[in-house]
Amino acid sequence: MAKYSRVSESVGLITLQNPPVNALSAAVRQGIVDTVERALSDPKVKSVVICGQNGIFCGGADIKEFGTNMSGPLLVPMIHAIEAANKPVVAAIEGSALGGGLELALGCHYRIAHSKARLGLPEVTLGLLPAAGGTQRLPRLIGVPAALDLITTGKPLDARRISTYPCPRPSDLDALFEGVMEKVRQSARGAIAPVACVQAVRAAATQPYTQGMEREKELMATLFTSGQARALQYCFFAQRAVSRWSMPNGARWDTSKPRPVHKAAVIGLGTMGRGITVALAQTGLSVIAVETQEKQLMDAKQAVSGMLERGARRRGVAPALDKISYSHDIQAVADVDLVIEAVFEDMGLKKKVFQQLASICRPGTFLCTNTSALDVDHLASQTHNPELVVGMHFFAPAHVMKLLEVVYGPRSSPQAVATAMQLGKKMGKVSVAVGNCPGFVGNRMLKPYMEQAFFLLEEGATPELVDRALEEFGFPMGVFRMSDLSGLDVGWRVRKGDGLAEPGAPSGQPARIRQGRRYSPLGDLLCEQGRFGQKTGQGWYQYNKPGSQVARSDPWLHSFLEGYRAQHGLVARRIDNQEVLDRCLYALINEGFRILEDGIAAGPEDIDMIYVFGYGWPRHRGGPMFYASMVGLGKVLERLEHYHQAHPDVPYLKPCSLLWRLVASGSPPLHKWREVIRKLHSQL
Ligand SMILES: C[C@H](O)[C@H](C)C(=O)SCCNC(=O)CCNC(=O)[C@H](O)C(C)(C)COP(=O)([O-])OP(=O)([O-])OC[C@H]1O[C@@H](n2cnc3c(N)ncnc32)[C@H](O)[C@@H]1OP(=O)([O-])[O-]
Repeated sequence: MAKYSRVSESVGLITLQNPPVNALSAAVRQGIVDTVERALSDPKVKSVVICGQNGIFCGGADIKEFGTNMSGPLLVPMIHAIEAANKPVVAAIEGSALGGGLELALGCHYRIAHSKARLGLPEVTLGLLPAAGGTQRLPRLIGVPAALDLITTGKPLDARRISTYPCPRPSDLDALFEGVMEKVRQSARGAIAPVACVQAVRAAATQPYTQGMEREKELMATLFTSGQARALQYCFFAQRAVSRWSMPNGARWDTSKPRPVHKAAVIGLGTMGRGITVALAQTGLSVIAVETQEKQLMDAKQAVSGMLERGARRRGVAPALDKISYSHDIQAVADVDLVIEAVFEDMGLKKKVFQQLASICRPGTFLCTNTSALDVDHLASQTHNPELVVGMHFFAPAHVMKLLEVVYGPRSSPQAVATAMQLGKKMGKVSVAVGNCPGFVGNRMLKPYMEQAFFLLEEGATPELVDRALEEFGFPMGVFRMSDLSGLDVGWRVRKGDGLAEPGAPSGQPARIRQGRRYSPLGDLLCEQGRFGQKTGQGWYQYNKPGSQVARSDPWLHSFLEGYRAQHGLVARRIDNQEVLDRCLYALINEGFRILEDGIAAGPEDIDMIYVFGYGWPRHRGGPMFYASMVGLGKVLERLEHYHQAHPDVPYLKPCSLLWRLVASGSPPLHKWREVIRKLHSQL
């Protein structure tokens, strides 16, 4: 796990060997201790070089060891021994030196790195802090401000005994740390690791090294066993696990061969089509962007070029403008490998496009739809080869948001899924393969979540109270601020399509009942008054002018709610944060269990990554299903049952059978749920 060799007679070379990233497992740490002792005791050796096998220095501590009974030498004394060595030790860095890997390099007397090497202390993204001296040595090497910025964000960045260096002290130290701590607390939204990182670096700037190391150790101890660290480490592995997808028919990621895509097309250049065009062009693909309306085509060309140029400036590369050709004629897509349809969310229009594509494109062309909820298989039936049709559901803005739901219908081929998943990865997306049902996974779970928020308004809550509870939980935006941002008319159009929202006074059926279940027309009523949110300057909140993003409480809305409650004989009651969280989150989680039960998602990790990367679920809480496992499935079941009894006319609150079955089987840990689901499916 660490190989020792002698090069040019007097240099002891130590090579870390633990593929794929030379993580500092117990065996590697032992190997380093042994080979360092061997090099220092070898009289012929005048200097020592530490490097990593396979072009990577070291990806840090072995995260897979966390939470287990860790054995082997500790990192801190190991690194101290290197720093105290009486021969110069040099870290030769290629690829990545991250976390404990960089801390190992900081313990060396010199560091030499390949120009493309990435060095960083990403511990904070795992709910931890650099706990092998990183918070004490890095400030001594690059100064407090730069060290703070690096350690609290975990960003990659581009020494004799660094621990003996004095730590450069900015003159306005207290003001600096107060300012950074304020910024960190705001962006962390409840995450504890970034705050601890600031506290550790402050120790480096204000205390001698030994005390600083004690402070680092003390702070790490508070993080290492925290629920947030477990949640963040779960996300680290879950993000990689979703690429190992499977389908109910047994097709899998490792038995399905993707077809290379060299040329793609996007049909429809509205907001989503433009973002998708940018995302495709940035991967180096040739893209044909098609928009039948001449003016929209011109506007799109300008908008796409601007997005490409801004993105290229940020990344310091040339904009891929020449990768895109524009056309108002759909015939232009005749010889592409894959088409993504992104026209207006109307089934009639989409069907027409798919019929055209089926007759224009050459055989074997994959036909994908960016629909956010419509039936992918119904669109597939408009073509001669439904096996070539999948959904590629992007999230706005499509060139920024990392989530991509790849939606397979019952006839989608494994190769179509594999090709879309690989294309998503090439675009830098977290691609998740999901089954075809209304709303797929993300939007399907959003429905009960928003429904509960509306019901809470009817029962006495305000948009501010609901949003504050959800934002204190860690969401970047509560459900009503999010609704104002995306536009109330989006949901209104869907509800009208489902025959739920009726203009004006509902014909016959009571205003608050639809299809035999409780229904809140609040959103419809606001839309009928033209209150679509930010775009109209009024929605659940008010704005200085249309397009402004600063939400302000709206007295009109509060009196409207009072009038609505009076009209429907509803008596407002006090609603606390816990009820908001319980009803919104557990209704969402319950739908997640139904999705697992239906086989629409293969495992809880798929659902969690969809919510972390597509819906702002706070990463330090792991995702809805991980959160349910941390709260305790019995508690979730009890709360759902309680609210189901209180609201029997709300089917979404009825605990689903998979949740009952999991609790009945002793609430197994999340990584064992797939076994229970497999057994459930085998009995169906
Ligand atoms: C004391 C000290 O202060 C503290 C306490 C710490 O040090 S805490 C630890 C701090 N270190 C990190 O946070 C770095 C995390 N890793 C990465 O950022 C990336 O991995 C990479 C290094 C930039 C390579 O990216 P990649 O795209 O080439 O490959 P990959 O797909 O990501 O990873 C390839 C495979 O390696 C696995 N892997 C990667 N890093 C690992 C690690 N540190 N420990 C264990 N496994 C790891 C990963 O799960 C995947 O496994 P599988 O899915 O194939 O089974």
